[in-house]
Amino acid sequence: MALLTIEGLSKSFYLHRVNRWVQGCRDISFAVDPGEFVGITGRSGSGKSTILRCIWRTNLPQDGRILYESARYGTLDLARATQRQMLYLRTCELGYVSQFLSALPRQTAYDIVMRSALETYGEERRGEAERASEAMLRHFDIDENLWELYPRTFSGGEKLRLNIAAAMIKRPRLLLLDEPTASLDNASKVKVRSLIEQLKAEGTTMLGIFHDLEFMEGLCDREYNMQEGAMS
Ligand SMILES: Nc1ncnc2c1ncn2[C@@H]1O[C@H](COP(=O)(O)OP(=O)(O)OP(=O)(O)O)[C@@H](O)[C@H]1O
Repeated sequence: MALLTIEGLSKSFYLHRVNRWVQGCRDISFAVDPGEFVGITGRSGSGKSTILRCIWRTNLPQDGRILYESARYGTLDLARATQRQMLYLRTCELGYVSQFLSALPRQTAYDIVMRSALETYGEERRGEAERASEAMLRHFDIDENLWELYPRTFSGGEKLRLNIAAAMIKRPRLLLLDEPTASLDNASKVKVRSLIEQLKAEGTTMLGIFHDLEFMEGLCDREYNMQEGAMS
């Protein structure tokens, strides 16, 4: 059974200032099986991120269903799930990684992963959360000298690895990757590629957007191309 089944998903944005609608994505349907890595490509503005934001529910779709097999709720339509259910899923079942780091000011790299770990383990299992955070930072090759630093000054590759460590400590059942390689140089892209291969080998189900078709070569189990809001 698919972990995620998207049926007829459409999202447009109404722009009050110019009094017109902009198409995000229209009539999108596809499925992602457990352990699969599905890639979405397409030109800038074709609606790729809109799909991911509908799954993460920062966008509320106008039409369609996003059926997700939740460990806690069973089959759940993310287009209609409650805020409370979405909050739980974002904390415990879904992961979202982009090239941007969403960190609070004066939070060290270690704090970022630890905050994520505490959401899963809870305050009462702080010791376990600490051990898991350290293991995760090492697992994703983040130099111990960086742990107590603020990631503002990190390289693109280091920020991304930190993002992935913070997302993966929750062991998400579905990881969403929104152009994680967009601003990286070639050497960092190669590292990200091996990181994705590693996540795949560990059985993580992933849905990822990538600009760079060369980067995708041989990496995805399936690939969809977006054109002006529609999928082919
Ligand atoms: N919040 C929003 N308000 C208005 N328009 C939006 C909003 N979000 C997206 N859009 C519009 O929807 C269309 C699709 O945007 P989306 O971000 O999904 O494209 P994309 O394929 O991910 O682009 P890129 O590769 O450049 O990130 C674009 O025309 C964009 O301007």
